[in-house]
Amino acid sequence: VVGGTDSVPGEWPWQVSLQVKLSTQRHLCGGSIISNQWILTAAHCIDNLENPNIWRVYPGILKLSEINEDTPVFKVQEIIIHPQYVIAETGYDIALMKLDKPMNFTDLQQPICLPSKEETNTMYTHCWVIGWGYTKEQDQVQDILQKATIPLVSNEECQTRYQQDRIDNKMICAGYRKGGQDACKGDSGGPLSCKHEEIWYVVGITSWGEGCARPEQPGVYTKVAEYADWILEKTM
Ligand SMILES: COC(=O)Nc1ccc2c(c1)CCCCCCC[C@H](NC(=O)/C=C/c1cc(Cl)ccc1-n1cnnn1)c1nc-2c(Cl)[nH]1
Repeated sequence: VVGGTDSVPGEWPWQVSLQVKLSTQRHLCGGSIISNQWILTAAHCIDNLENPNIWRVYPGILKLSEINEDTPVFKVQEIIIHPQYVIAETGYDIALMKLDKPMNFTDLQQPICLPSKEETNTMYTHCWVIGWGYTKEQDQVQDILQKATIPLVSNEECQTRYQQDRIDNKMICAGYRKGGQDACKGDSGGPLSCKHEEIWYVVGITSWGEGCARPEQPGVYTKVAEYADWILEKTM
């Protein structure tokens, strides 16, 4: 996250670090807890990593340095990628991971609500991007989970900022005209979390953008409300 600040324990209990264990293990993407056995993330995180057995899911952590052999970790039983996904820029950038066993909810790990498809026109005014990603375009993964509040941008304005791409109604954009705060490398798959009438919703999934926090280049997120039926069909 560019232009963010450190989160505090329990502030984003639905945020997970999705890690891959090959010869070494490392953070790859963010994800959101949406039930005791399902994680919501971006399909592009799974590119060429479709084998569920290489993934490790870490809930309830604030610092990546907290992770060691004794840290509670979940394995992945199943990965479901949206069938129409090709690349992030053309949308359908959404995937589900089924944990190998149900998770116990605590103050530090619990689910975020899914927006219902009727809420596709709710104007969210209190949205946050969260992640352990870079704080500038050439950087490294951060130890402490970062947070930044970002205003939503209309799809019309977002389309004018991305003339080479089609910003469709299953995408949602967020950013400041002057830039300065945004998601960045390592944040993708994580939630754009918005508080509405005292309840938090995963309104977006961090997907793509032209650089990080550049003026007039908002972040593009998968609009989760548009996939409510798909998520329920796959997870119920
Ligand atoms: C020590 O461990 C590490 O360093 N891990 C580790 C650290 C970092 C990465 C990996 C591993 C690779 C993940 C591959 C799949 C994911 C590949 C794409 C992914 N994109 C993003 O996270 C955000 C994109 C993004 C999203 C919005 Cl909304 C706005 C602007 C954005 N950016 C535009 N330019 N940069 N960001 C990414 N993630 C990383 C890179 Cl490198 N790029």
